[in-house]
Amino acid sequence: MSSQRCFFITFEGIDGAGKSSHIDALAQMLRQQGREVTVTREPGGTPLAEQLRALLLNEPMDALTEALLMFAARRDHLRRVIEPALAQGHTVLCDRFTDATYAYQGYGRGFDLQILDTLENWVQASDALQGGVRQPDLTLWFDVPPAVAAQRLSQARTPDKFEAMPQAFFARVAEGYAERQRQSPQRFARIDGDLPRDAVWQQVVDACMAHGVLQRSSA
Ligand SMILES: Nc1ncnc2c1ncn2[C@@H]1O[C@H](COP(=O)(O)OP(=O)(O)O)[C@@H](O)[C@H]1O
Ligand SMILES: Cc1cn([C@H]2C[C@H](O)[C@@H](COP(=O)(O)OP(=O)(O)O)O2)c(=O)[nH]c1=O
Repeated sequence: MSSQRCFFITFEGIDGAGKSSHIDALAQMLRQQGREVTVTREPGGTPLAEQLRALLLNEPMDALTEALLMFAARRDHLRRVIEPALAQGHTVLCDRFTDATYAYQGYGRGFDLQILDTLENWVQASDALQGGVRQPDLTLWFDVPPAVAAQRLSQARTPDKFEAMPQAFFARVAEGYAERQRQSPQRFARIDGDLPRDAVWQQVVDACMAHGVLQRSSA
């Protein structure tokens, strides 16, 4: 087990914000600094949650069903992957977590935010925290204008159910992320994603240093 403090770090942003390529790069840098790292994603990260992901990304459903399945996948993921990895001293890098549910199901689809609060408190109750609610230590929020993200995605891949939503949906999702940042400013690091990739990466490194995740020497 590592003697260093381990961190639970999440990556967030609207589709096409450009977060994906930085997750593996950060994992590599952390490993070079001697950390054990678990890289995972939501929805997904366990066999059951990956099956739920396939449904969530492809099947039409109402917003309550969507929120419940997101949290069901999250519960399995927390119990089987995230909590055990943190207990072993790993730093966990997770591509999306509950901020995405607030942003997409809450702000994007207009689902009741108080019900999301209740689900968050139930699902993220952690034995390791004596029943306290597990939250990320750091959330890297890749903020890009919806028009920029749409332009990137149009050149990148066939859209899934969420990626096919109109720009107005992503404007609401972006507002959801901004609101979550206002509620937890210490946990969030806003990354300006509308810059060349190297400049985005430098902000990721700076934010990780500022939160004590990366050490200054080898970054
Ligand atoms: N800083 C950037 N500038 C321009 N294009 C980018 C940048 N970062 C990522 N991209 C491109 O945008 C698309 C979406 O990036 P991706 O990392 O898959 O986004 P996300 O995981 O946030 O949805 C990809 O084609 C990727 O190559
Ligand atoms: C975790 C989560 C994801 N999502 C959506 C956002 C994304 O459109 C989709 C999958 O996320 P993601 O894996 O980030 O997709 P990609 O790698 O293609 O960018 O699921 C929600 O709507 N709610 C959630 O709680």
